[in-house]
Order: sequence, then structure tokens, then C-alpha cells
Amino acid sequence: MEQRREMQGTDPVVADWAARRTRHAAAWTPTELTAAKADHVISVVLPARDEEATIGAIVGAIGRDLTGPGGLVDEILVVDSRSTDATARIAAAAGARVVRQDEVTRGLTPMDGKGDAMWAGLAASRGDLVVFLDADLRAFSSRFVTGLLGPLLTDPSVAFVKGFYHRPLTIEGHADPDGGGRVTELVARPLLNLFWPRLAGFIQPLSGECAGRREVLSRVPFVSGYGVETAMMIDLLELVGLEALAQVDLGERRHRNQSNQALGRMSAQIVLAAWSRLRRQGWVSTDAEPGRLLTQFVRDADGPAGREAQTVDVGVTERPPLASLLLPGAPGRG
Ligand SMILES: O=c1ccn([C@@H]2O[C@H](COP(=O)(O)OP(=O)(O)O)[C@@H](O)[C@H]2O)c(=O)[nH]1
Ligand SMILES: O=C(O)[C@@H](COP(=O)(O)O)O[C@H]1O[C@H](CO)[C@@H](O)[C@H](O)[C@H]1O
Repeated sequence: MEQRREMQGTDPVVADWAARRTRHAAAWTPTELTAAKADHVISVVLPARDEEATIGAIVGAIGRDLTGPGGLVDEILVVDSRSTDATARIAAAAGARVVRQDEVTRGLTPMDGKGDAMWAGLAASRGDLVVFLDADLRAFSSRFVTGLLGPLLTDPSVAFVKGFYHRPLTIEGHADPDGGGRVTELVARPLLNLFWPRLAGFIQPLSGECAGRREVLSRVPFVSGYGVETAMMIDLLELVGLEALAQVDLGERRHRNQSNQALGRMSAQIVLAAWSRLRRQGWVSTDAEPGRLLTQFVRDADGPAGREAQTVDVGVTERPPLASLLLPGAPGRG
């Protein structure tokens, strides 16, 4: 479905890109995509930390709708990211292959967070097309998977696809139909628009729902923690160019909404990811390192000034491109 009208006031290059590279998940049916699959092997990878409440329904829906003889999806891989709950057991019972993040990265520099779990998922999966999904999605539909795969299976010039959606936010019973994506709107979108304006057309640049060709995904670093999406967008723009990127309307996305304090820590990691790319791309010429510590204040009647100061390490690092670690001839070497 083409956009109803061109984006007004933005860079004409971005408006033209958005008009041509914005699609809707309803444009493709599983049957059509299975017919277009040819020799592709398709993996769905879910980084999951303490997602026992939702992982079973997500894996089950994908298994029911998209796997089996002649199915679209060949592999559902859940990366257990140091869960302390029943995520791994429930995921396996629902039909996923489960790997532990720390097993996949054993022997490498220890790293933390979602970005490291995603890198482990890319390393442990076997598809030449890889779909990433968050594992905290509510009311999940396998249309998320078919929508993300649509451009990749029907247009060889597309290397990477981002999902977008309306993001309702419900806090203490108050529902805001588009209140979600707080870090996107307050931190990531301003950063990307001001320093990487060619990415301004992405409606959900932090979307955890995305898909790409292994040959491309294995040629970018994966920043640890929550900096992964920001750095990946910047690195893919540099590696393959805007024309090879696309976005697909997945409708509405509901997920677990974290506290503003948690999103403050997330924002700090996104700022650090952006800083590393600003320096790498020559925007800043300094060897000085930014800080790694974030102090936040929570209400505490017994604390100084009625608050407790909480300081956390929000530092990020990154896994190198997977292809740089693989032996010649191994699958995925770019
Ligand atoms: O150390 C981590 C943190 C998060 N996640 C997963 O990454 C996805 C997105 O994380 P989260 O829901 O915390 O982020 P949000 O969507 O709230 O921004 C979820 O599937 C998490 O289980 C992970 O695998 N390891
Ligand atoms: O988009 C956002 O602002 C944040 C928080 O979303 P909400 O405000 O809780 O809906 O969620 C995204 O950002 C994370 C960091 O990039 C991603 O890992 C998540 O997949 C994505 O949901």
C-alpha cells in the first residue's frame, strides 16, 4: 500500500524513499511468500530475557501459522538472555530451538544486554534471511513475520526491513493510543534526524521487529544493550545505503512498557551508541571518552532531599561484524 501522500517538508530524497520503500504487511500472504521463498532459509530469532508471560504465545503462533512441511519459516530460535524465569522451558515447549546467549558467546569478551543476545542469535541461527522479534509482544500476529519478509522475498534490492506500527501506551490504567515509543520520540528520532537525516523517514527506527539478509547483517557490529537498533540503522545506512532499506506497516504493537527510569538507562545507551558513530564518522575529533555512569533519583522520604540517588553503569560495547570472525567458507561470511 503506497503512502497516501508524500512526506511534507522533509528532504526530497527521504520523501521519495518513503513513498517507494514503505509497504504494508497486508501486501503479502503466507502462501504468496512461500511461493516466492525459492532456496531461502528463514530464521526467526527472539532475544528473550524473562519473557515467560509472552514467549509461548509468540512461538506458538509462528509455529502454527508459518512452519511445517512447505512452510515459510524454517527455524524459530529463542536466545535465552540470562532469564531467571521459565522462558527457556516455555519457548522449547512451544517448539522453539533455545540457545543461551552466554553459551553462544563463550570464549569471547563477556557482554550484556539485548544487542549481545541478538548477535548471539545471528551467530546461532542458520537462515540466510533472519527476522528479529521482541519477545514481550502482546496480541502477537504472525503477520509481523510475513510483513517483514515481504520486501526481502520479493525485491532483491532490499537488504533490511524495519517494522513500524502504532504504539499504545497504558500506564496505571490510562491508555494513550500513540503514547508508546517514548525513547524513540524523545531521544532516538531527534538524534537520527539531526545527524543522519537520511534516516528521517523511518517511522519506528528503534523497532525491535526487523529482518535482513545474513550477508548484510553479518557485516555490521552489534552494539550491546539497548544501543543495538540505533547503531544498526546508522551502520546499515553507511554499508548498503538508504535504497537498500525498507519499512513495513505491521499495524499496532503492544508490549511491556518499562518505567521512565528504565527508559532513562536505555536512552543513555542510545546516546553512547550515537556518540560512537559520530566519532567514527568524523563528526567529532577527540580521543576523550564519554562517561559510563548514570545517576537517577527515586523518591525516598528517608533519603537526602527526600530521594535516593541510584547510579548505574550504562556503558556499551559492541560485538564485531560476525563475518569478521567466521572462517573462510563458513555460512554468512560477507
Ligand atoms: O538483556 C536483555 C534485555 C532485553 N532483551 C530482550 O530484548 C527485547 C526488548 O527488550 P525490552 O522489552 O526490555 O525493551 P523495550 O521494548 O521495553 O524497549 C525483549 O524481547 C527482551 O526480552 C534481552 O534479550 N536481553
Ligand atoms: O521505542 C521506544 O521508545 C522503546 C520504549 O518503548 P515504550 O515507550 O515502552 O513503548 O522501545 C524500543 O526501543 C528499544 C531500544 O532501541 C528496543 O530494543 C525495543 O525493541 C523497542 O521496543
